[in-house]
Amino acid sequence: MEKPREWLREKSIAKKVLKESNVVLEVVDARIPLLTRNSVVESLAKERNKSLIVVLNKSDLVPKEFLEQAKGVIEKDFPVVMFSAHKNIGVNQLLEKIKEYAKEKQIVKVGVLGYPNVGKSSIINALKKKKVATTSPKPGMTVGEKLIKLDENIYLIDTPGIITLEYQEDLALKGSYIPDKLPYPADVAIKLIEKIIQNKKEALEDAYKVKIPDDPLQALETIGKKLNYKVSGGEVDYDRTAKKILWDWIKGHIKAYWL
Ligand SMILES: Nc1nc2c(ncn2[C@@H]2O[C@H](COP(=O)(O)OP(=O)(O)OP(=O)(O)O)[C@@H](O)[C@H]2O)c(=O)[nH]1
Repeated sequence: MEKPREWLREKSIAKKVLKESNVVLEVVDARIPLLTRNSVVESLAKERNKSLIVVLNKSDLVPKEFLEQAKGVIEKDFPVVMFSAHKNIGVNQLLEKIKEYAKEKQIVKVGVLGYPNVGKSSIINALKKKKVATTSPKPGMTVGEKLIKLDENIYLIDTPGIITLEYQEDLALKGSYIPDKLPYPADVAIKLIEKIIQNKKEALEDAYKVKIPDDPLQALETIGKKLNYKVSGGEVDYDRTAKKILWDWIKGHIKAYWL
């Protein structure tokens, strides 16, 4: 499947941001913390001896025990801060961690990296306590790079999402690809449904108020029927149903999570 051409520059952006920054915030989605870690960013940071802090954002969407579990796993490699840009959780803790590094330097530049839509701009706004970066549920909305002054000697670098030349389907599962641009949204929705059924089937049942069968394709059909998304002739409109599910996942309306 074709890779998104506009994102092919991503590795060079990651390298540039890493080169310019003293501290790197790797932002991950707390619902799928391991899936949204990026091995390229992590290994580049290690190679270049940059301090990296993993920010578990959207922590408001998962239970505390799950967060602790995810933190425990990631902390084996990097320090972790639990964060919610929406609920202002973790702001002071993250600022303190950044300031620890700032003590040793005159000017500290903080690179903010992560897949599209994990909440990089929202985190910048939460740290700055002001809307300085544009946020949107549409993945890929941050274009170009911006330098944002946090205080006298700390600057944040806002970047477009960083991805690793992944297939659209894999990105879409992470909520990092616009569902409407997918050539086969039903394929991706089925994969997502499969993951959710394995980990937290009730999340689908709660979101669509319907009993979900164990088979992912049947589950897609069940949801389409419940939504009354039909094509002429009365069959379920699978593509429309799939896009709706993928958008609901992006927007946090389906309360599932897994390691
Ligand atoms: N529930 C919840 N949603 C969040 C949180 N932080 C961000 N979001 C939502 O996630 C979506 C993406 O946030 P952005 O800050 O635009 O993400 P980004 O990583 O800068 O996105 P790109 O510009 O695509 O790289 C938006 O709809 C935000 O409202 C959070 O802590 N909790």
